[in-house]
Amino acid sequence: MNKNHCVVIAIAGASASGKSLIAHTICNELRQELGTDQIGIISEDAYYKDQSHMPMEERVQTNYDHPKAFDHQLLSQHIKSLQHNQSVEIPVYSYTEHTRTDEVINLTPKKIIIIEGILLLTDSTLRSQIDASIFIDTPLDICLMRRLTRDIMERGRTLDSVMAQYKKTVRPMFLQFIEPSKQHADIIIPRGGKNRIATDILKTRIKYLLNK
Ligand SMILES: Nc1ncnc2c1ncn2[C@@H]1O[C@H](COP(=O)(O)OP(=O)(O)O)[C@@H](O)[C@H]1O
Ligand SMILES: Nc1ccn([C@@H]2O[C@H](COP(=O)(O)O)[C@@H](O)[C@H]2O)c(=O)n1
Repeated sequence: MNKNHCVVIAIAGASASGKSLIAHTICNELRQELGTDQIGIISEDAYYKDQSHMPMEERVQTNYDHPKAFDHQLLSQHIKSLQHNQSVEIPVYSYTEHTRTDEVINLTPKKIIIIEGILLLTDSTLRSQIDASIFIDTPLDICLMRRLTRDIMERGRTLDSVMAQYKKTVRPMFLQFIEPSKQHADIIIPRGGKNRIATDILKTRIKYLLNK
């Protein structure tokens, strides 16, 4: 298999730090400006392990902020396929069911692939496949406020469940795994998804890569 010039950009950082917002802002603005469909986005969350064999009471107990919760091997295989010009079928994850759905999304090869997720930079195999890595460095209290709103509005959670999960796993795993993975980033972006200067710098770099 011949490797083509698919550039893989990783955006990591705490939950609700703004990873998804910055990835989609860059992608949408470049699609509008350049009329190109040569940029694809993959969320690490799509690679949470399937738990359909487990009862719901067990699924809610899973530590979703530990690297073991993810099938990073499948993500790595998919990156490899895209880099070799092959389409992949990305799982569709349900935060309310805490498992994969029966659906998949077909992603065709792109010139630029942006992957966003909390634990991307903790995995040495993934790191070796990534061409540029970005860490969104938003203060944890801001992330918690954003997560509370998002999880209650969009992920079917209660205030109490978000707070309990934050205390039990989200914060400790951030300190144990995510924060130390910042050392592997090429660029650290303060504040998050609405940092306009950082967004423009990344767009400029991606435009350069698209024209290469
Ligand atoms: N700079 C920002 N200012 C205000 N709200 C933001 C900002 N960045 C992200 N958000 C909001 O916070 C929530 C989490 O952002 P998101 O990009 O989904 O985070 P992540 O992908 O890191 O989990 C979303 O509702 C998003 O719209
Ligand atoms: N069933 C699940 C799966 C994941 N989570 C939380 O999602 C966070 C990662 O996604 P972001 O979009 O916020 O980066 C992670 O912190 C998990 O705790 C969940 O609550 N339930």
